[in-house]
Amino acid sequence: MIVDVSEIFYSIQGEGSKIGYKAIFIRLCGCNLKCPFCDTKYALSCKNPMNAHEIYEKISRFPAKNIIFTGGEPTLKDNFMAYFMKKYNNYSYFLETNGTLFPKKSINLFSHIVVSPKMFAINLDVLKSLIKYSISIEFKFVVDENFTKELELMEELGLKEATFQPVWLNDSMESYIKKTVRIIEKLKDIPYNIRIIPQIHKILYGQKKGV
Ligand SMILES: Nc1nc2[nH]cc(C(=O)O)c2c(=O)[nH]1
Ligand code: SF4
Ligand SMILES: [Mg+2]
Repeated sequence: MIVDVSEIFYSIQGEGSKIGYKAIFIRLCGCNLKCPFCDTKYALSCKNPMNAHEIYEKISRFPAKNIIFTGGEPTLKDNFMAYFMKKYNNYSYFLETNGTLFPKKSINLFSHIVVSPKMFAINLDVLKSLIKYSISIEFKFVVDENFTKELELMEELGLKEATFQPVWLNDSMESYIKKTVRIIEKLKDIPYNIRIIPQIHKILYGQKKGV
C-alpha cells in the first residue's frame, strides 16, 4: 500500500496535553481544508509515494515508540493508517486531525487523538463521533485573541476542558510570547478549564520543517 509522505522526523510532541514526549512524526500529504494560518502548506498537495515498509525502515531507526500521524489531514488516508498500525503494532499511535472526517478504519487503533477543529469548517456529527468512538481524545484550538466561537463549540459539545494554542502568524518570538500572555490574561476571566500552551517546538527550534 502506497501513500504520499511529506516528511518523517523525530522530535518531541510540541502541542497539546502530551507535550514534551519524544515522538516520531509521519506527516502525510494532502488536506481537505485550506486554512489561511496553515503552518504546513508544503504538505497540502505534495507527492512523495512511499510504501509501508519504506516508512517502517525510516521510523525504526529512531529510539522511540510513539508515532504521531499528522499532515495535512491524515484521516484522508484512513485505510493506509489502519493497514500500517495493524502491521507494525509494536508502537503507540497518535493522531492529529482537523475533525472534519471520521477515520472509521483506524480510529480504534490510536491510543490518543488530538482534534483541532477550524471554526470555518465545523462538522458537529464528525466531532461527536470522534468523542464517542475514540479511546482517548482531546481538543486543541488554534486561537487568536478572539475565541468566542471556540467557547461556543466547547459548550455545544459539552467539553469540560481543552487546550488553547495561540496561533503563530508572522510573529517574532517576542510578539508571539506577548500575544500568548494576552490570551492567558483574557482566559483567566473565563470559567472554563482551559490550558494555554504555545507551540513549544517553534520556541525551541524555530519555524522550520522537520522539528
Ligand atoms: N514538534 C512538533 N510537534 C507537533 N505537534 C503537532 C504537530 C503538527 O504539525 O501536527 C507538530 C510538529 O510539527 N512538530
Ligand atoms: S487543516 Fe491543518 S493542515 Fe489542513 S490547511 Fe488547515 S492548518 Fe493546514
Ligand atoms: Mg506543525
